[in-house]
Amino acid sequence: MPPLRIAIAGALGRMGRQMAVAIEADPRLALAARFHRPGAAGEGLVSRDEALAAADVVIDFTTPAASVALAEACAARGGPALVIGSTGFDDGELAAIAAAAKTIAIVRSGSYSLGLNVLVGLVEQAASALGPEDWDVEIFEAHHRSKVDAPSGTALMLGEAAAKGRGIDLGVVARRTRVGIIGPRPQGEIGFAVMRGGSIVGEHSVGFCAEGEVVTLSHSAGDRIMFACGAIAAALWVAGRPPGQYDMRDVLGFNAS
Ligand SMILES: NC(=O)C1=CN([C@@H]2O[C@H](COP(=O)(O)OP(=O)(O)OC[C@H]3O[C@@H](n4cnc5c(N)ncnc54)[C@H](OP(=O)(O)O)[C@@H]3O)[C@@H](O)[C@H]2O)C=CC1
Ligand SMILES: O=C(O)C1=N[C@H](C(=O)O)C[C@H](O)C1
Repeated sequence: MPPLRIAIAGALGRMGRQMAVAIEADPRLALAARFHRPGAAGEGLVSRDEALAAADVVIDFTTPAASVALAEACAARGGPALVIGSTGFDDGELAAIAAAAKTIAIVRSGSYSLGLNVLVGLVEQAASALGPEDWDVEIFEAHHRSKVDAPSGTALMLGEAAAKGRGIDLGVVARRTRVGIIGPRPQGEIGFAVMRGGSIVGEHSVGFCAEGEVVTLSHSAGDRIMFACGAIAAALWVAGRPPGQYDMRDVLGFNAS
C-alpha cells in the first residue's frame, strides 16, 4: 500500500514542527507538504492550495480562525480529509466546522493523547457515581506561558465528560472564573481553574470533592510527541472515511456500541 500523503498546517508552530518529525519517522506516511500563514518564509513551505492538492489528509494545529478557513477550503474542493488539533473555538466556529464536515471527513479533538482520552471515560463514570448532592467537580489545568486559550480544550473535554456523566449540559453548570466576594459554591457547579507558566506541556486534573474526602483523576503530558502520534493515528483512521465529524474516541473505538 502506498504511504498516506499528509500535509501539515501551521508548519512553523510548536505542534507543526513536532508533526514533521513524527511523520518523517513513520513508514506508513509521506510528508507531502508543509504550509503556514500566507507569505510566511520558511524552507520547503508551499501555499495552502498546493498543499491541499498534494495530500490525502491535512493535520492542523493552528488557531480557530485558521482551522475554520482550512475546513472551508477543504470542503470547497471536496477534500482532503482533515485532522484538527486547534483549541479555543467559539460556537460560531464550531458550527462552521460542522458545516464543512457535511462534505468532508473531519476528526477534531482537544487532545490526541491516548491516555487523556481514557481519562475522559473515567471522569464520565466517576461523575455518574459521585452525584452533585455530595460531590463538587473542579477541573484544573496548567500549560506553558505561550498558550493563548483558556480553559484548555482538554479541560473543556473533561468538563463535558463530567456533565455527561451527570446527564446535564456543561454550559448550564460551568464556572470559568471566580473573583471577589462570590458567595458559597452553588451545588452542581463544574469549576475550572487555570495556571500558565514556563514550558509546562499540559497538566490536567479533575477533583471530586465531598465532606472529608477527595477523589482526583489526573493526566500529565511531558512531551508533545504523543499528541503527534495520536494525530497520526487519527489521520490513518480518517483517510477514505465518509463525510462527518469524528473525535479521538471514535478513532480509538471508544464510542462503538
Ligand atoms: N489537540 C491536541 O492534542 C493539541 C492541541 N494543541 C492546540 O494546537 C494549537 C497550536 O498549538 P501550538 O503548536 O502549541 O501553537 P503555535 O502558536 O506554536 O502554533 C500555531 C501556528 O499556527 C500558525 N498559524 C496561524 N494562522 C495560520 C494560518 N492561517 N495558516 C497557517 N498557519 C497559521 C501560527 O503562526 P504565527 O506564529 O505566525 O502566528 C503558529 O505558528 C493550539 O490551539 C493548541 O491549544 C496543542 C497541542 C496538542
Ligand atoms: O496549547 C497546548 O500546548 C495544548 N493544548 C491542548 C489543549 O488546549 O488542551 C492540548 C494540550 O494540553 C496542549
